[in-house]
Amino acid sequence: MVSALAELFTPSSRDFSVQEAIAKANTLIEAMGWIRRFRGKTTVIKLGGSLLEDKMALMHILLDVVFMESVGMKPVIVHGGGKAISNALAETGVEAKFIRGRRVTDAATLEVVKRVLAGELNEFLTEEMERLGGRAMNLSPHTTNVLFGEKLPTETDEDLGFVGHVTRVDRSVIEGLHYTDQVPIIPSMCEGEDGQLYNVNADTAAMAVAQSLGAEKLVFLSDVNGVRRDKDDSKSIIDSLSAEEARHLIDEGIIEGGMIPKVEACLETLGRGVRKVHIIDGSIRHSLLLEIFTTSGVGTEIHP
Ligand SMILES: Nc1ncnc2c1ncn2[C@@H]1O[C@H](COP(=O)(O)OP(=O)(O)O)[C@@H](O)[C@H]1O
Ligand SMILES: CC(=O)N[C@@H](CCC(=O)OP(=O)(O)O)C(=O)O
Repeated sequence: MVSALAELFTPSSRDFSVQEAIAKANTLIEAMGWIRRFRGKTTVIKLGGSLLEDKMALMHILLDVVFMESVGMKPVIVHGGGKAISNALAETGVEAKFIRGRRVTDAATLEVVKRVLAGELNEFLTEEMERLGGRAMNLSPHTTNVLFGEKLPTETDEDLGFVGHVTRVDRSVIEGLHYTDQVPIIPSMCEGEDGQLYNVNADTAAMAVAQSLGAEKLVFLSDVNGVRRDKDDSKSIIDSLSAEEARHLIDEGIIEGGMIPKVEACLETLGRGVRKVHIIDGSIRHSLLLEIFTTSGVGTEIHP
């Protein structure tokens, strides 16, 4: 009698698997509103070079992108590769030098940037996405270039060499790929009118692409959980940052190094057609989907 009662109140393993399936179905239903909201809209995803070193994290990010594309969103990947470039330079005995987060790029450095960023990394990302079941196309100066620009004018006397900024994006190629359900993968280099190639900070390249496409969202995936009051303390993350406060934090030196071009890119993007800009930690599993498909989101949102 006791064991018969216990059986009544103890769910069998079959009940559990049904409960699990119901929970999964609920998750899908919850996501429906977000999927509807972003279907047909462009999200530009900037992949930071620090993440490209973490193969597991990278695989999950690319899977998230494959998912986004599968549900009718239009993702565009713009990638950096700062660490890989610095490693390749170190192998040739050249020391990396940065001014306000931008690499000083002489002719020899430019050759390494072309090989590593526009070649190896760009091809690797495209192949990896295809391996995960997505359709991707690499748009680099070695294949089809879509970023055009000029040498970056600097405020000081210091010459950054072959460092450029993007002044025009060939939207038609990117939109054509979306039409055929392919994800464009773009390295951060641009071509000048005379055919000269320039090394572009990947944050500013992503910004230019997002502006040109009138993207709904621009997401910077980095190796930190967002902008922090103390860069070494993950608990000091700022969830929501106004443009004014961001400028103040740069002036105070609280935002420094590689975070400067990222935040500057956010500030320039806002108010120019891009509705939302976020900096999130790409090493957290599915952080991209969490950002897009949850109300609270993750990381730091920068607002006007
Ligand atoms: N206030 C800050 N909050 C968070 N990170 C900061 C801050 N100031 C500087 N950083 C640095 O910025 C780095 C992210 O920039 P970067 O190395 O260029 O990344 P990515 O390769 O993702 O573009 C972090 O790893 C961190 O060391
Ligand atoms: C001009 C300039 O600084 N270009 C960058 C391009 C790559 C980049 O920005 O990579 P991350 O996203 O990993 O920082 C560089 O040479 O490192």
